[in-house]
Amino acid sequence: MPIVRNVSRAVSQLLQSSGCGCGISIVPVRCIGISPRQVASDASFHSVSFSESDHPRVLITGGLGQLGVGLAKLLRKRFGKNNVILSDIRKPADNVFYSGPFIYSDILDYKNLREIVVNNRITWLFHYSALLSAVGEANVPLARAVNITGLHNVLDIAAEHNLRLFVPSTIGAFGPTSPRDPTPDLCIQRPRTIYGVSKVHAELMGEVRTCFVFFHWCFGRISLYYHYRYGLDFRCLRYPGIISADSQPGGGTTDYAVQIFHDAIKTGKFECNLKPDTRLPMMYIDDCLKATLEVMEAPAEALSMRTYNISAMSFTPEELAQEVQKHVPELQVTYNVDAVRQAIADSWPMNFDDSNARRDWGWKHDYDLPELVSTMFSFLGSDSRIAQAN
Ligand SMILES: NC(=O)C1=CN([C@@H]2O[C@H](COP(=O)(O)OP(=O)(O)OC[C@H]3O[C@@H](n4cnc5c(N)ncnc54)[C@H](O)[C@@H]3O)[C@@H](O)[C@H]2O)C=CC1
Ligand SMILES: CC(=O)[C@H](N)C(=O)O
Repeated sequence: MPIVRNVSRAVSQLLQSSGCGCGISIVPVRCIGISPRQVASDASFHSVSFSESDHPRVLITGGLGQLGVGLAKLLRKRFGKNNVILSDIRKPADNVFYSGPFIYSDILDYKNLREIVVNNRITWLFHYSALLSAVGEANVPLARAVNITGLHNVLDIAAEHNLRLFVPSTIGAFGPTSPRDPTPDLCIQRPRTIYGVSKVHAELMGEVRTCFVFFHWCFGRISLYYHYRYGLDFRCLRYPGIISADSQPGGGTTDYAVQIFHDAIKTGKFECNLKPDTRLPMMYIDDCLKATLEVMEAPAEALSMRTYNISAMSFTPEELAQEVQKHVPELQVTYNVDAVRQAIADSWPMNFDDSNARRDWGWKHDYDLPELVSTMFSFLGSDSRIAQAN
């Protein structure tokens, strides 16, 4: 096993150079172990650039939610329709089913997920399955299973098959004791929802699982070494609340910011379940998906971290309503606060500091609040209504 010997040699060299004299233990990994056995010792670990015939083979889990179909569309444009497989446990609508490969996959079924990855020669995995903040609080055992056990399955399979893995995190990974205005990448994270707890767990597991050798005293340095040299290529963005026109949100605290558009057009009345002055970071879906592709394509050496905040705008329901009223002046907004969602929102960041993403891999958003609102209305086809209003 020359590669294993090389690993051992590299480890002992590192240990000597670090001078920490720390103990070693093996991180248990399900099945056949991870990348060191599968990677040539002279392999290049710089970011891969793909030729026409050498695109990544992509699997998206939980792909029928608010974000997955849009992500598939973007990735198919870039890598070819048949190189991007959407999966979920729900039945796809006709237009989704006929737009490219779709497969049933329950992330709690480890063997089935592994079979899909193997049979389809998957190289990149976008792990979107989750229960969001509000539905998670309503069903904690299910949220724990999907968001934590499901993630473990995905991590094991990704490590075993050398996948590049994207797992989204969220503003919900912070809590009331985090600095909220602005919230930096690295700060105290003590969320008070099962959703937030599971996302902090995902952030940490993704980084920790990148190494197969665990050093008690110099963990950070060694894990980074193994990450680049042999390990799982884990990438994670903390998304703000995402606003989209052609897909419905799946039960989160920020859902009001999508619903207001539909109600403005349909009834001209909107009942908001958060207080008018609740400030939260938000983003238009195109920016979110653009960032996701960009961080996956970023050269590994550009990434000084593996989990980044990304940000675009931040507003309150009152501010959003005012902007919406520029398009639908007759919109009436009332407030009927949902105590669970309000408590969650009050513990989340008000503004997100994404300076590391901007510096490391050139993240830049395109949509601020006015562009977001006019884009939503042009997408939802409210032109006639706006004309009437004017
Ligand atoms: N939409 C947003 O505002 C934000 C989303 N995110 C993250 O982005 C990811 C995607 O979010 P959305 O599309 O909005 O979520 P969503 O709730 O709309 O969709 C999640 C999907 O996961 C699927 N799912 C549930 N259990 C499953 C299982 N056992 N196996 C396979 N699939 C299962 C559901 O059927 C659903 O289609 C999630 O991880 C979420 O935490 C993070 C921050 C903001
Ligand atoms: C911000 C999120 O993660 C999501 N939209 C939610 O509100 O739960």
